[in-house]
Amino acid sequence: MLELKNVSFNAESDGENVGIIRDISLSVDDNRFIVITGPNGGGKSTLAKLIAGIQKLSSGSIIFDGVDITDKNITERARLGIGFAFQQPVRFKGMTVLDLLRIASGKTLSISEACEYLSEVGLCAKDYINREINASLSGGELKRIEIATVIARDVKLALFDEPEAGIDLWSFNNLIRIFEKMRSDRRGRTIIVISHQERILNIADEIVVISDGRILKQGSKDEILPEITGTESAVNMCSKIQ
Ligand SMILES: Nc1ncnc2c1ncn2[C@@H]1O[C@H](COP(=O)(O)OP(=O)(O)OP(=O)(O)O)[C@@H](O)[C@H]1O
Repeated sequence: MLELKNVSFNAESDGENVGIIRDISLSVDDNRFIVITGPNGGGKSTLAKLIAGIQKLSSGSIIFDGVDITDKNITERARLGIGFAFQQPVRFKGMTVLDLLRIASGKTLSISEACEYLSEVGLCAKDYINREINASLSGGELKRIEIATVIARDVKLALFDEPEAGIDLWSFNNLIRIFEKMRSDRRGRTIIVISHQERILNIADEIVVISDGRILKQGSKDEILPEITGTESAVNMCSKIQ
């Protein structure tokens, strides 16, 4: 279980100390698929970074599986089973997809195991396993490889920040399938996705709407989705219900 207790994050902006995250308390049970949404600049990415340990809290605490992780760094949190999917995988010259999956899994991964992870994200393993991670891979391919590394790490909590950003409709349709599969095959894993996309909101167990650094709404998909969707995108509707 993940528990945020009175979490705040302040930052300097134009010489002023502003509240980016303001006193957020949130409990996420195991085995849940949570989507965090809300208007641009509301604080969603910052919240994900606070959970992953990329940013340090100004006040409050974060408890993960009964352990206070507030003062633990990103590596320590990763060891406890928290995985954060970056917009793009980290690139090192000469590193292949197989190398990256082996590093992510933290164990001696056989080629067939690595291929299984690639298949899970819809990539034909034999075409990709020995490819170097460089600019020759498309945005959609990179995104799927990044998701495969999170699956390979077998994390207890997987955080995805706007996985749909920068990919075409075809890749987006594949991405939805990957998330639907992750949802049906959670094996105790909790998945938190930050997204504006109605199709991703639609597979959530629970939706949390963040606006102006606070939780504006929170509840089951059936409760929240009708309030924030309609003819316009969720993000616009979220702005209207402030
Ligand atoms: N370290 C920082 N210093 C100053 N301002 C920051 C810092 N981090 C975030 N902000 C500001 O806090 C606000 C929230 O940013 P954040 O990226 O968390 O929003 P978001 O909800 O993820 O937005 P989007 O939907 O556009 O991705 C923004 O106005 C951003 O400019």
